[in-house]
Amino acid sequence: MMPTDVNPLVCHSPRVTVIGAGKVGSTLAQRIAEKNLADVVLLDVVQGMPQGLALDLLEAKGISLHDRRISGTTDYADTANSDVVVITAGIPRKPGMSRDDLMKTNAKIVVEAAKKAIAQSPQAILIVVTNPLDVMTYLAWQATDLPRDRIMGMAGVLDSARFQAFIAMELGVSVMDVQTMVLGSHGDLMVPVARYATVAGVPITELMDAQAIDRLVARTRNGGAEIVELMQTGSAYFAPAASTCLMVESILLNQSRLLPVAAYLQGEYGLEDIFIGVPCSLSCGGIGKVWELKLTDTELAALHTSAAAVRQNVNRAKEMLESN
Ligand SMILES: NC(=O)C1=CN([C@@H]2O[C@H](COP(=O)(O)OP(=O)(O)OC[C@H]3O[C@@H](n4cnc5c(N)ncnc54)[C@H](O)[C@@H]3O)[C@@H](O)[C@H]2O)C=CC1
Ligand SMILES: O=C([O-])CC(=O)C(=O)O
Repeated sequence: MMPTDVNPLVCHSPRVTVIGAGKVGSTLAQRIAEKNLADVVLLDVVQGMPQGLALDLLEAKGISLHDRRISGTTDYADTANSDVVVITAGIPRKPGMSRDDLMKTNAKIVVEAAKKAIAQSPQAILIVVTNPLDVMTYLAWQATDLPRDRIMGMAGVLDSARFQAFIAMELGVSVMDVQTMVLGSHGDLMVPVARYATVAGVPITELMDAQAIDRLVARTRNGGAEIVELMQTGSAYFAPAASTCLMVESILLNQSRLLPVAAYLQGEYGLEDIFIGVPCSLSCGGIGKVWELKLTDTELAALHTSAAAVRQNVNRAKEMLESN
């Protein structure tokens, strides 16, 4: 018998839709369910694939010990009333390609996915993962007209995690004691801010020489490509899925984690009408606040150079979409 006096607050089970059930999407779905954060709907264009993955994840529930509902679909109607939508749909790069080479194919996919998903879940918070990240997030925002607190891109968390891992390996310390902040675009022009990287509160500038820092910064900038070259068949997905999950968690648990995300800027850092990686606090409403860190002239110039490249690519992407 159905209860007649259901308390919607108690009975609301958060729901996350992941669009694109490929490497990043399916790994993210697994993390969200196994961390017991939300029910998950996996959507893909390939009939049977998201349904099969959802069934596979569901059959592991008794072992991973959670009771989250997991479903797979090709129909956006099944994603209705999601609290968070994550777009991972699109092609990954192959060796020798830059993320920008994915723009033409992925622009159409992301625009369509964003429109259809938000039509079903107008109150959702949208996180874009598809590359080239900063450009795709801008296009998704244009396609949906979401307020800026409810749309963002995932990249800075991943780039910061890589920088964090490389610093820990270099110094032979626990990664848990390392804090990093990578700003700017998700590409060769990203801005790992060495001054704000610390080990147990000690700036890394006190712990290693400038040459070592430059080497780790360069490896961070090349982090995605390093994995693409090694794998030969696609790009990274464990760390990207973990990074996206951290953002989803901060939103669903209203944690206000201070994380670098691609956010829409309206004058912060002297930048306007652009999505680019900056520190933001993420809570149940999405982006609670864009934090303006004090940057040196060199760091700010690097952020502006990064933004100029994103802006150029946004204009190219808009032209591509218009000419189709
Ligand atoms: N922002 C970041 O830091 C990162 C971004 N990425 C990007 O994420 C994207 C996905 O990467 P992977 O999962 O490794 O690729 P993948 O090829 O494993 O999965 C992509 C999935 O998207 C699906 N898809 C294609 N068109 C679709 C549509 N119109 N609607 C729904 N689904 C559609 C495909 O069928 C496929 O299952 C790539 O663009 C990649 O570059 C990957 C890692 C990190
Ligand atoms: O490198 C790629 O194409 C995928 C990605 O964005 C990353 O791993 O950082």
